[in-house]
Amino acid sequence: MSVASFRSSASTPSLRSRDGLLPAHLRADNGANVRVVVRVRAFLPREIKRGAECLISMDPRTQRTTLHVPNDTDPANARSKSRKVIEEKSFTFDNSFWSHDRDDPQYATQEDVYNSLGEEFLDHNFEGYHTCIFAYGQTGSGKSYTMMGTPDQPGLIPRTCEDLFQRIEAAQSETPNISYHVRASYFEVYNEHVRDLLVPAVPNQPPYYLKIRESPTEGPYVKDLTEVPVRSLNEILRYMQAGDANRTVASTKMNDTSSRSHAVFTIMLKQIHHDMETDETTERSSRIRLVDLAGSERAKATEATGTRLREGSNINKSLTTLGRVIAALADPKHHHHRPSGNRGLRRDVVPYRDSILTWLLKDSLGGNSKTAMIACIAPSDYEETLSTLRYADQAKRIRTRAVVNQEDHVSAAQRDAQLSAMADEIRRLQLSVGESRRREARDAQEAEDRLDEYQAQVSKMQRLMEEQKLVAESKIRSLQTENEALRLHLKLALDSIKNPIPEVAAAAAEQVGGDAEGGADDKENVGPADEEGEGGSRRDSPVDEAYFDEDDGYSSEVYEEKANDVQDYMHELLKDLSLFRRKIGDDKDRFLDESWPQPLASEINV
Ligand SMILES: Nc1ncnc2c1ncn2[C@@H]1O[C@H](COP(=O)(O)OP(=O)(O)OP(=O)(O)O)[C@@H](O)[C@H]1O
Repeated sequence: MSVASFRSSASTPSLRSRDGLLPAHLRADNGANVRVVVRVRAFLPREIKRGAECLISMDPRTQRTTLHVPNDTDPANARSKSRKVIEEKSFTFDNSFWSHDRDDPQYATQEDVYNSLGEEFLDHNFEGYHTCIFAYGQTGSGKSYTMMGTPDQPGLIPRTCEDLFQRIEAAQSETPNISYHVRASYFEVYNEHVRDLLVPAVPNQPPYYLKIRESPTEGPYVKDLTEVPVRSLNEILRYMQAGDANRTVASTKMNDTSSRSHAVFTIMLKQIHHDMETDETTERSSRIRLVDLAGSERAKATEATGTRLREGSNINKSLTTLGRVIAALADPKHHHHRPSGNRGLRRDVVPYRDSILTWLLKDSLGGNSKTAMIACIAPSDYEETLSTLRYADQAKRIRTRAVVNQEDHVSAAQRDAQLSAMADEIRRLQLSVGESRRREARDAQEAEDRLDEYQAQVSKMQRLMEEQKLVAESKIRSLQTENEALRLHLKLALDSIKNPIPEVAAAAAEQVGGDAEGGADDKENVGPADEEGEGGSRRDSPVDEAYFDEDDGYSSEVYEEKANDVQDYMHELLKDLSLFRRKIGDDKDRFLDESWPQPLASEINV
């Protein structure tokens, strides 16, 4: 299983890059607008059959997209003709991808879309920013094709995965000091229910829905959502495909259509840089959210622009609410700075909590995230395309404030303290869960909350321990590399003591070679060493330099002195080696320490 190969010109910013050195409060961007791009697809066979006309044109120079007035021949646009005003409309977006006509030199391939959007967003992830890319558009406009693609034409999600692991591999071969921890989850929101796509549906059983919780530090999250650690591209592609298959099977079984469900694929990337000298770590975490939204045609154009709201159970609530959230966030009033003392007085007017999708994407839409919207449009549907373009035009005005999620200079002792504090907290919660149980269902909600908190802490600790393991692995890798280098150094030094190269013989050999190659007339190639003439000394190698005596070749006195130097140097190397050995020993002890809190396996099933 592999993704069609593509060339990425991006580099992996190091954890010590410019951003990482700035104090935390300076690591926020000053707010950036949601990046909005539009993509038009090719005709489908049924459109060709009915003689549909293409109503879209795009100017690659200005990135302007124009929606033209349909003629009378296409019955699909008859309804739009009955509108009072029907006119040509133009919008400018950050990118306009022309994927309508393959023979056109402007045709935007899957690779083009990745290169101009996905790659940059992955750069941001390595810098420590959360990102979100979501595809919006009516059913059949190309959302799934853009996000997931086909085996021959992989879309943004598999390309992001491939680039991610390519970059990780490249970075790891460059330095052993950074360890990477990748986790993935995949869920869908259907009719205001969340389903875990990484858990196979059980035949003849009703689907299992997950709950949403909000943590003061992490924001809204899906409780009990499967988050799998992934170590390779193949592994993540397998999860992605399994999730997709799960989605399809489940929907046919429920006689559902995919266009009414929103699929959210999330990758969590953690980079831990370990400084060998100080034994401190710097950690960057970022979240990559890739969202394939439900078909938008059920939310009416008027709702999308926020002018007339129509709510009802028959409408996809999450999509309708998304329209209202976008309208609220795009409203200039939302950007007015509130006086700091006044926070409590005005209620937040953005209705995130009115639907599951907007609640879960709260951060991506209006908070700590760099966000992009891909508006997918069909080539010959005036009404729906106008609605999508207006929606997209509104999204352009949304500003988010992304910050680099980084923890600096965490010492080994701090990491240990963090773990043992967490273990204490888990024990405390365990007791209080037991206590609530004894008090029976007197306060069931309280007991449930405690249990949630307890479980969340346990999984956090589990993650921390996994990360600790990765840091230890990276330390061992660094030490091995260093050890290898020292060994080589030592070997070279010993060899040069045992077998000093006689300088005269070497010089004579070179002289013969030089005459044969260049000849005496070749004056242009005469270098400073050659200018010293026959028998002139060359000081290319420090080893030669160390034992060569100007007057009478090798002097035993100088030899002895240099041998002592080399011996001292070797002692230093050996000292370093034993220091490294001690460091590994310490780490090993810490991990094998019997007294280390191990509540996970035994205590998780309270
Ligand atoms: N850029 C494109 N080039 C070629 N074919 C495309 C392109 N975009 C979409 N298609 C084709 O159009 C059809 C509909 O696309 P797709 O399934 O991606 O739509 P969708 O918006 O995800 O629909 P739904 O809302 O039902 O999930 C598919 O057959 C797909 O292969």
